Amino acid sequence: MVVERRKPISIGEAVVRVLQYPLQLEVEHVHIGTSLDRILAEDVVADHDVPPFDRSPYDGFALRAEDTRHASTDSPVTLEVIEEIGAGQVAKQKIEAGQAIRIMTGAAIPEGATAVSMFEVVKETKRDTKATIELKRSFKEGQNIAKQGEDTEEGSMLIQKGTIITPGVIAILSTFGYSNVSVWRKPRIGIYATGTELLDIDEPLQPGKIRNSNAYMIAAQIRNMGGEPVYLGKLADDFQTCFEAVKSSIEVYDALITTGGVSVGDFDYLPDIYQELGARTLFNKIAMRPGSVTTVAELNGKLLFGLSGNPSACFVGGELLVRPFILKSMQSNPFLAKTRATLSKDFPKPNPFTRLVRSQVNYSPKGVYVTPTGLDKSSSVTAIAEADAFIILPGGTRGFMAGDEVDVMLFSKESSSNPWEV
Ligand SMILES: Nc1nc2c(c(=O)[nH]1)N[C@H]1C(S)=C(S)[C@@H](COP(=O)(O)OP(=O)(O)OC[C@H]3O[C@@H](n4cnc5c(N)ncnc54)[C@H](O)[C@@H]3O)O[C@H]1N2
Ligand code: MOO
Ligand SMILES: [Mg+2]
Repeated sequence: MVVERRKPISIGEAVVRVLQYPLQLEVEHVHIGTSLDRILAEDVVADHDVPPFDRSPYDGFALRAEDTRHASTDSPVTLEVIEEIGAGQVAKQKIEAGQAIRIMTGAAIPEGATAVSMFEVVKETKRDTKATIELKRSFKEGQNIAKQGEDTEEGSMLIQKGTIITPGVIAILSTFGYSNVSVWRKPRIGIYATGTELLDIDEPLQPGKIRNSNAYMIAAQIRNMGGEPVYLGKLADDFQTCFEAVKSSIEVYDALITTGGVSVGDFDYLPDIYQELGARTLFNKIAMRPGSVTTVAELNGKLLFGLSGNPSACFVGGELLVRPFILKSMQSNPFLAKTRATLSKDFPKPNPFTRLVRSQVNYSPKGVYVTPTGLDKSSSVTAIAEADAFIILPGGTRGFMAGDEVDVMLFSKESSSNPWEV
């Protein structure tokens, strides 16, 4: 029997092929209170100035700067306090020469006022029965006035569609009255774990068997990417069972992920299933490790992600291919951000393919360091948990040493710029 020889393509090329099949997602509306982490489906443009009126940044007195022009320690100026306003109130009177209004932080600057003095620099006095203040210093026009529109002006583009809704975005949406927010529908991604060796996670170990960790891991990754994972169960390595499951579920879900069964083993049926379904294989080998056997096929415009069964390889396939596929469909930054860091310990292995080393980034006053976590094998499950980045070691290299500068890809930070060369 001749083992099939697969032609590896670059990671960049694999990403390009996957991105040719974006999901057609509808817009839905959610209450702002449940919008955290959703992806905005409309641009947010300021329809009014912020703040919408000139306001006081301090608790103090609104006054006319010109009235204080000659104020000094030796000759203080006295102003008559004609009214008091708190935030939310609007002064009834206009400030005329020699007058001031007691004003609290956030209150609208009264008509006629051109400056605000803080309580701390004012001496409150009384003249006859009138409340007065004494000022020993002058104020400039506009001093201590938070100007209308100083934060943002009407017409400014504030947030673009595709932005992930963070607490800060929620503050903007609230400011502009979005009680309901337009977000992209979450793509529903079906997930099957294949493998006769798989036990449900609540089952005790048995000889030759292991618990299914991939399904729950990839479901969590999908959730992190803004998708809606639907775990459909585990499948024994049986062609017909897997064929029927893949065929029926790809009709229902926006895309289907399977884990396992994509290599050249006797019970690796996914490649043949794609063929039998009439799906077009976009690639079945990527010049990366782990995850070289990651296979993606397209059927009626929908993608079938055949991720590797090896946990680290499955994780990599999810981050490098499924992530941009989902996020690009929502017009969001699809890639993980790439930066440079200093390798903290030797990594002498050769890298026939681009290697993605599960690693942890440490930010120290001396710089950014990166350390591989756990066993660097495709089969490793423990190396993923501590990792918050991949070190990217280019194919055709070997012998990276502590102190070398390396590329790293951060799990926590999305970017619009494609980190891969095509
Ligand atoms: N002759 C060759 N053998 C292999 C090659 C090759 O090129 N030639 N490639 C190797 C590489 S690289 C990888 S990666 C694996 C990929 O295997 P599959 O994607 O076909 O996955 P399986 O064979 O089904 O399983 C591999 C491994 O992962 C474990 N597994 C599977 N599913 C799960 C799960 N849901 N949770 C946890 N662990 C899982 C499974 O028990 C196997 O140990 O092929 C190499 N072989
Ligand atoms: O596909 Mo395997 O993960 O390259 O090790
Ligand atoms: Mg296999």
